Amino acid sequence: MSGSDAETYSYLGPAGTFTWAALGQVPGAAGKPWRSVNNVGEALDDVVSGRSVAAMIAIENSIEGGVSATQDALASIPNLRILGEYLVPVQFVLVARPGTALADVRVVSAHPVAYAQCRLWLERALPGHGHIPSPSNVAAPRDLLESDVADAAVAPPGITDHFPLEVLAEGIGDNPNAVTRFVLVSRTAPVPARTGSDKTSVIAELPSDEPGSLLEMLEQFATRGVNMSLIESRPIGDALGRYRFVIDLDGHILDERVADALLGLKRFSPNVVFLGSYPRADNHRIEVSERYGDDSFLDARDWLRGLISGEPS
Ligand SMILES: O=C(O)C(=O)C[C@]1(C(=O)O)C=C[C@@H](O)C=C1
Repeated sequence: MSGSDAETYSYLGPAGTFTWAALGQVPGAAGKPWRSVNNVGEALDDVVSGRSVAAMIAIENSIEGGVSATQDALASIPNLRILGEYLVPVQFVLVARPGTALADVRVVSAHPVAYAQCRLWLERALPGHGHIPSPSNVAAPRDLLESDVADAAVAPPGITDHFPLEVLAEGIGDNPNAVTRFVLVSRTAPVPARTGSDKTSVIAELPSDEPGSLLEMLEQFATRGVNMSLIESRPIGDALGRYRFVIDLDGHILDERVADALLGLKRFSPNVVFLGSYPRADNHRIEVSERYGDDSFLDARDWLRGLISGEPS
């Protein structure tokens, strides 16, 4: 690995994508080399191989839910860590080569997650149109200038500053408040310090064929007062009906209640992937009742030690 590779950040490009905007929020990435890649797999491959120090990847959209390619890659590639999360509001425009009218559009090129977020508008405005999937929201409009397989493309606002295209319609997203959550991922690294507004991400499998095992997994968190802000299932892929769970917890691995819940999860689950504890993008402070605060866990442990050593209880 050369010195400059160790400073490179990978992102889904070209410049102007929402992923690029998310990377722009990372103070440490300013002034460092950025590498544009074509998909999440390539971005994480850069991290694993050491070609890049970190990669920005989309993980969740407020309309479409979890980005499955990202969740599956994080579950299967070992030794990755999430360093931080970043939120980007996502709005879309429809663009075309100059001279194209909305009535001329038969085929629309779009990133699949972007297409899903504009589906209602597209069905209404362009009934019967075809969809060509594109690697990103900037690749779609850029490729309109290189090939005529699509008549129009879904793109981020401001795209016409970069390419000689015309806007056919603005605000085509079905939900004007849509937000995508991105995570910055590196190779395994020590967890950052607690901020009091933290999130912990894990992926866990259930022991197979045991009744009540999902409930038992959820109890690991419930009995320690740990709130889950996300739980989604994804197929493991080895047989029908086998799923893993992608889970975000309120709190940091250095919070006693979270650490205790993770120990319970580790004892219970045949496969736990710890993805990291990192500051929340919304700065929301996690409040827990006294019963689940650090002191409560430490006092209980002291009490146990005292019992063992024969102190009066
Ligand atoms: O194409 C882009 O602009 C991206 O950054 C990718 C991506 C995604 O992968 O979900 C990001 C945000 C939008 O929700 C749609 C597409």
